[in-house]
Amino acid sequence: MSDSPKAKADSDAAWSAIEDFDSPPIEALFAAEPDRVEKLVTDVAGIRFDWSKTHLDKDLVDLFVALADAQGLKEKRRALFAGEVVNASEGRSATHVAERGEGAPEDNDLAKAFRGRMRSLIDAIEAEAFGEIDAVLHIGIGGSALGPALIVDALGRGGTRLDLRTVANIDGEAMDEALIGLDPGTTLIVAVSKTFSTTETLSNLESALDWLDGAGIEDPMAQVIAVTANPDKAIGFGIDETRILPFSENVGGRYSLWSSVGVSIALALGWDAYEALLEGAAEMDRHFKLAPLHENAPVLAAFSDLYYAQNRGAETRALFAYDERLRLLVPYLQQLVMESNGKSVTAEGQPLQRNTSAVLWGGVGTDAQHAVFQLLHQGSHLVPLEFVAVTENEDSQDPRQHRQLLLNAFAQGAALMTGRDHDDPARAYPGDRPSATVLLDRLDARTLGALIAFYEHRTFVEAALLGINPFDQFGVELGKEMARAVDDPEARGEFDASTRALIEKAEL
Ligand SMILES: O=P(O)(O)OC[C@H]1O[C@](O)(CO)[C@@H](O)[C@@H]1O
Repeated sequence: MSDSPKAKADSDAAWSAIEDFDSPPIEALFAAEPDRVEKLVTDVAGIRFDWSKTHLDKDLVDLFVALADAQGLKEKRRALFAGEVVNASEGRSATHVAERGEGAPEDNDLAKAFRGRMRSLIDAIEAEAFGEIDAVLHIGIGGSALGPALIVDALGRGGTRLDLRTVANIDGEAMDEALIGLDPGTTLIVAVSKTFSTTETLSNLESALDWLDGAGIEDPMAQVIAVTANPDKAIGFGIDETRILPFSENVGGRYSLWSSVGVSIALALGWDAYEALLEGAAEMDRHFKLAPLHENAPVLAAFSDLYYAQNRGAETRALFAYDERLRLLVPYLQQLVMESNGKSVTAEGQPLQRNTSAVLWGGVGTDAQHAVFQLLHQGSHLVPLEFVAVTENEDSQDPRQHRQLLLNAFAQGAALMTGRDHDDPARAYPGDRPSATVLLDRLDARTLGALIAFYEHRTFVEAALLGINPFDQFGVELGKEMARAVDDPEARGEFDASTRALIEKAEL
């Protein structure tokens, strides 16, 4: 899309039409539209996306399609898959789709070459080139840790080939916990950092090397592999080039689990699982690329997100995984959504004239029903909900419980929508509260890959319609700089009285 006056006028007109739209209650929409479930339910890659219990209807979807046209969504999508510069502020493309073989041919080839290198290193590890290895300590933070942690926690419950531990925080407590029961002689350290300059990761890597050294390991550095888009820095740290797995700097950290960052996934779950993850994501890529906008799962979900954030003043949205295996889904998505779309300027650097992306929060059902659902049913805030559940779970300890889990998820969606009248206002439920349900046939690598790609594309569509760049994250820099400055006695004097007093109190 160009930022020409005409494009801006079209976009403003499309937004105005959406803002003026008066949506009937969801139950009235069900009564008026007999085919509502067919229209707002999409089945893709073994996942059902049911957006029928939201205020989307044909008219509202049409208005958002007009906005998508005005904002050049199709052109932006084409540019993403073609490997063109879509991250203008950093002058980069965003090639996570190429990691799944769905990008531009040269980007797909590069990803394939890096994957080949990763495969060779895994083969070497499995052939005991590093001696006997029974555990991996994965060191990384944010996008360099959340993905592998989610995938292995979700899929590795029946047992993993290696014991995978993840450590992110710059807190010795985190490292102590990660090391419990590990044998320094048989633990491989996987240090993951796109920039290889993140304080937490480098500090944890030094701690891990001290741990190996303290245990009498002759050459601790020989037990380390590095995954990075900045190999020179890793070499500078002392890691041998042959033990470095590079990936493209055009793969954003929060989109990086598909790249060499996934080495810990492949080590823990096996190569076939890692490839199935990529294939599932590629299937979602093709759906996103090819399905008409009004039948496109990530697009419809983004329309709904924007409708509630812009029209109904929803400042948050909540996601509850009705499956313990997906307990790390919310932290993973919080980075994806909030680091991508928590912006206040457009891609052209102009102030964003509307609300930024909603805050995403959530947890696991049914636990959350007994803790936070009171507010969701009766509180004054409107919080659009999303339930994520899995139809089959053959491994569940007790199939009766799995049945109850699903029934609860579905009943909550119905209760939020219908509400209930009561003479006593304290016992009345207003209803007309929107929810979406994402129902996976089963939880395997392929389906999980598709699920995560769905969230990536939904985030991209939201950004496209808001006109922001989802691929930079300058908002994290100031705090990092100030943390360095506050450690410098000379620079400290420049800080405010409260911060200086806290430092004094903690005797730092
Ligand atoms: O992989 P790196 O470069 O260590 O960065 C880790 C994380 O830190 C961030 O840069 C935020 O500070 C994220 O975007 C990123 O995923």
